[in-house]
Amino acid sequence: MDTHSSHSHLNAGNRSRSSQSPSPSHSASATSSIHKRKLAATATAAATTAASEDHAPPSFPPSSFSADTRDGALTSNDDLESISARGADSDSDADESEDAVVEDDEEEFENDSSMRTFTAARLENAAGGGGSGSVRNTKIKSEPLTVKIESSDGGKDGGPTGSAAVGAASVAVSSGPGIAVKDESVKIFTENIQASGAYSAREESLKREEEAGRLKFVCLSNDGIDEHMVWLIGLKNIFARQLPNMPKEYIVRLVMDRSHKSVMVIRRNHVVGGITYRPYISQKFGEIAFCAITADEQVKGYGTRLMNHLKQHARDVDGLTHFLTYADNNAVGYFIKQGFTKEIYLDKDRWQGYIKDYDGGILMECKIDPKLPYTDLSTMIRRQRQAIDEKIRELSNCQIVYPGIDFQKKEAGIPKKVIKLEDILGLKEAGWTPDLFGHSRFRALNSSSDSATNQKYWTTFMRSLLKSMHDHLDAWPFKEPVDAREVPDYYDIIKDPMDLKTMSKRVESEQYYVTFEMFVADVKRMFANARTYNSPDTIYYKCATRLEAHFQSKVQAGLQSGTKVQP
Ligand SMILES: CC(=O)SCCNC(=O)CCNC(=O)[C@H](O)C(C)(C)COP(=O)(O)OP(=O)(O)OC[C@H]1O[C@@H](n2cnc3c(N)ncnc32)[C@H](O)[C@@H]1OP(=O)(O)O
Repeated sequence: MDTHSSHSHLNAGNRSRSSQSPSPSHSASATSSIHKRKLAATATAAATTAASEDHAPPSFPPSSFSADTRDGALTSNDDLESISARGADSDSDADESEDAVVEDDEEEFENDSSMRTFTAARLENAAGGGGSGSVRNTKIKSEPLTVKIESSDGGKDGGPTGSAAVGAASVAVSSGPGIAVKDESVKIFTENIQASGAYSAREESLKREEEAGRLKFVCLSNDGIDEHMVWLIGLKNIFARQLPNMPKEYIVRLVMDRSHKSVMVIRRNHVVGGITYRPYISQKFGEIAFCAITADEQVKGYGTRLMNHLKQHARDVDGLTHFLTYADNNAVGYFIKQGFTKEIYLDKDRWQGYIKDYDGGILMECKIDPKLPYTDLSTMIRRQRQAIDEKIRELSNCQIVYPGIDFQKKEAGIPKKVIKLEDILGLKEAGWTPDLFGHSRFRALNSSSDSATNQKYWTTFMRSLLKSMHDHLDAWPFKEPVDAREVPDYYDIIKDPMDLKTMSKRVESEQYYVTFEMFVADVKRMFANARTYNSPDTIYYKCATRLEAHFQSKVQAGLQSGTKVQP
């Protein structure tokens, strides 16, 4: 036993235990030694691959969005005023008139130069889209909300900047999943499959809401239709609230700009949130200008579903392959979860000059997959999960759970009753056979010896090793378990204690040590504990080192002689 006080001035006498008095040859040093606790850290560590199948969806119906305002023109100020006059979505800032919004904004951002730059950049872009031609290779030197275009190389993106303003933006209501799960495919799947992760659960629940008609996703732009304008104003108000660093005038101009489109979540005729983006059709990418969900509906999955609808629409209707956005620092995490990266892989020629650099955010990119059923990812994930589960069940019985084994133990970790391996439910079914037992049992003395002979030999060997250690002069600290009353913090430090008496019980049970290695591991643990708790200058540490050397020599001699061990 490796006794070892946590009290730095506690001597061996204070720790005396009747069964463990130091031998005379050690008592002097034991009594005088100051046991400094050595807080050596000990740690253990424990350590799926899942096959996946190609579940590319079958032919995929185009997005249910039909809006396409790729040739829209910038909304005039008259338009904005008339929109303001109509009022806003009651769910958001219904009381804010547009004029008031603009006034607030001007005051608020008067001295913010970085925002000025950004604002100017965005506005210039919008202005370009409104009919002034290209924005490519333009440089901005601007005052707040005033854009000076120094040069232009002519319209590169004919679509949004073209002169023909397609005023009427169309509207479409998302009609549900892009991929249908066939009934028969569901049937083959087992019932107790793990339902889904949080992502799928949220997506499925929102999809059900859509199917029940309680929720809809629309894509539209400024088309003058009253209901749409009310929704756009509602969205504008959400952006104004959720993007406080963004000038409100700028928000309203982009949301109402006919070259921009907005995908919105509508619940009970109220806007819950949305994404305003500008598709650059000729360049096949879109720039997300704003993205927000109303405050009390965030982190419920709307943002994800919205993005999925956006991707599906942008791919199937606009023909886009990528999205770019300047993400606010605090929204980078959300965009990463939507598949955006900070690395921009899109060829610079396709986007440079179309969107402007600015300091207020991080440019991020998302590649739109040509096949993924974005509005029904949860079904795809569920089907893949089910297919993998089916495959695993074909290959194994791991889904069968048997009743547990009664592992009640007596003292020293010895089982109360002997459990035969054959009696362990599921073991044979998992492929176990009695001959597999050999590798973990005591090594055979020779090829002719039976297992009873082997076991007898090893038990005798372990017994003799224990006796040899027990009789050694340095054994006194290790004969009994450490008494926590004498060494109060011992078990705080040593989580896996060991001593000669416990090992002796384990040997005599003839059940515990099913391999000789287990016995050696206990011995090593006992000495390691002594060296962990005690510092090298202590008697305990030294006893451990000497007794361990003695043990090793005895093991070596015993193994070499093959049959008997001299204590
Ligand atoms: C270009 C721009 O407009 S940048 C500005 C973006 N907008 C904002 O920052 C406005 C304030 N925030 C919001 O309006 C919303 O929180 C949004 C739009 C960012 C996200 O919409 P939500 O409906 O909340 O997202 P949703 O519930 O789908 O969450 C998707 C995941 O993103 C995480 N997430 C949501 N917002 C953030 C965030 N700001 N930062 C890090 N992670 C986020 C969620 O925890 C969730 O993670 P999980 O799937 O591991 O559980």
